[in-house]
Amino acid sequence: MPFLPPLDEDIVVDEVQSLLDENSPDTDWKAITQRLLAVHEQQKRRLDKLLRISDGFGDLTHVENLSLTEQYKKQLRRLQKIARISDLYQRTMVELNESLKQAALHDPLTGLPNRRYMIERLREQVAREQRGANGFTLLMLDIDHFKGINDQYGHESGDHVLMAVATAIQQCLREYDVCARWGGEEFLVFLPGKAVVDAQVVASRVLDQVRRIDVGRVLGGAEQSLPAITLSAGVAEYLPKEHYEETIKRADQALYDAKGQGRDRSASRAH
Ligand SMILES: Nc1nc2c(ncn2[C@@H]2O[C@H](COP(=O)(O)OP(=O)(O)OP(=O)(O)O)[C@@H](O)[C@H]2O)c(=O)[nH]1
Repeated sequence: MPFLPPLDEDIVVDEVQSLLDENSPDTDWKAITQRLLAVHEQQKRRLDKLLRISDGFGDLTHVENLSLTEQYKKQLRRLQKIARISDLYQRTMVELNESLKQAALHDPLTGLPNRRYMIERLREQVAREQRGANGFTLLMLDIDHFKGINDQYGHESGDHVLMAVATAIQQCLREYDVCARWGGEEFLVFLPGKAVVDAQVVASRVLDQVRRIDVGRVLGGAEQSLPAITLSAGVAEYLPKEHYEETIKRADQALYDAKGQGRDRSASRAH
């Protein structure tokens, strides 16, 4: 194809519009029509180029046999198809991104937020505390003698117990409290704006709810006289200006106290 210098499309459109003006002087219809056709060719070549870039697999050679209007319509249809595919692709990427984010911040077994999520939440909260928020309290919860459940009933049964405990804990929390799976059989609960006394009430509600878990059903009804599942809890309140790791450490020490005092109970550490 011979090289054609690009036409200024706006000028050509102005020329065509002037044809429609009743008062326009005699116009060179033929020259303007030729330029109009050239503009059409120019746009078609651009469309061709765009299609080649966006649809490498599309075969455009056969369109040469079609009339100009048919070629144009065909190219437009192909572009519409590409736009739809691109839209679908983008939506898929957004959904994939969402599920990756969900997977990165949640525990696959219980569906609870994971340790990473909780750390991010605590960082944000400590920043809020520095701007005068109302404080928060942490509950460190740990299933008692969980190794025994695994050893006696198998790891899969242990997993079912973990899921049942996660559900029981969540049943006792408000929507703005957060329970994360902190480690193997450990859960960390974040209670915003809670005084220790209130947190202890939440802890005893959680301990009660876990005791009520129907162990026979969770373990597949295989055994009759199963001991109840119990938790121990450590409670610690965030102290102004401290690092959240300090609060976690106190909650952990309080949990250790509760275990030492016989398990199935909560203890707290003020300092
Ligand atoms: N089934 C199952 N077991 C797990 C998982 N993660 C950790 N564990 C088990 O949890 C058990 C934890 O045992 P220990 O740390 O000895 O604690 P414990 O037996 O609960 O004893 P106390 O905490 O002192 O009451 C180990 O047997 C781990 O293998 C898990 O995802 N699934």
